[in-house]
Amino acid sequence: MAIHVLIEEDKIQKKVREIGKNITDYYKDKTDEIIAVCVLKGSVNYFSDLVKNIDLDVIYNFIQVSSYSGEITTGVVKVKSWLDEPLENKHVLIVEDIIDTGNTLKYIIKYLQRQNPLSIEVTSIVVKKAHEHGIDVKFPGFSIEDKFVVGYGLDYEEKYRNLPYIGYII
Ligand SMILES: O=P(O)(O)OC[C@H]1O[C@H](OP(=O)(O)OP(=O)(O)O)[C@H](O)[C@@H]1O
Ligand code: HPA
Repeated sequence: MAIHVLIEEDKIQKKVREIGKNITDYYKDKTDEIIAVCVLKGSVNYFSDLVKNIDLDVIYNFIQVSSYSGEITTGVVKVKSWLDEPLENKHVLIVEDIIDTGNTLKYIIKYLQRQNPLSIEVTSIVVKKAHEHGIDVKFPGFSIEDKFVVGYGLDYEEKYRNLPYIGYII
């Protein structure tokens, strides 16, 4: 299988630096500490690059959910592991690799809200344009067409996550 490169590594890294700066600027008058929630597995590459570009105290938290089988969403979000710290009175930033149908994020936001955080914002390195998910993505990366993409954390059947760029299989 070959991969067609859609977003090159240096473009991703430049975008991550910009988003990190926007996040720092957005929070710096509100708080000096945020809880960044990495949505495993796909967000691990973006999360790890992003936090290095945020000039605040960033407390890490990890959740693992999954709903895809190959290129198809099952529509059912399975929780494999969940938060290990309370979010009450904290500013929470959810870090996603991709928002496609929006099902995963809607599910996560619904459950995080129950913990009464001060705020919940979202960043995602890729957002697909096709779906009207209605989620306010405060810190978006790249807006892409409705094609199944891999790389930079994104997988097809668990492969291609370690590619440094984002592309699609041809
Ligand atoms: O907007 P949606 O249509 O819900 O799709 C987005 C979600 O799908 C992927 O996760 P996946 O279920 O493949 O698990 P993974 O992160 O372990 O690959 C991706 O990492 C997002 O969390
Ligand atoms: O396009 C995609 N690629 C990989 N994982 C995904 N999960 C939702 N959409 C995608």
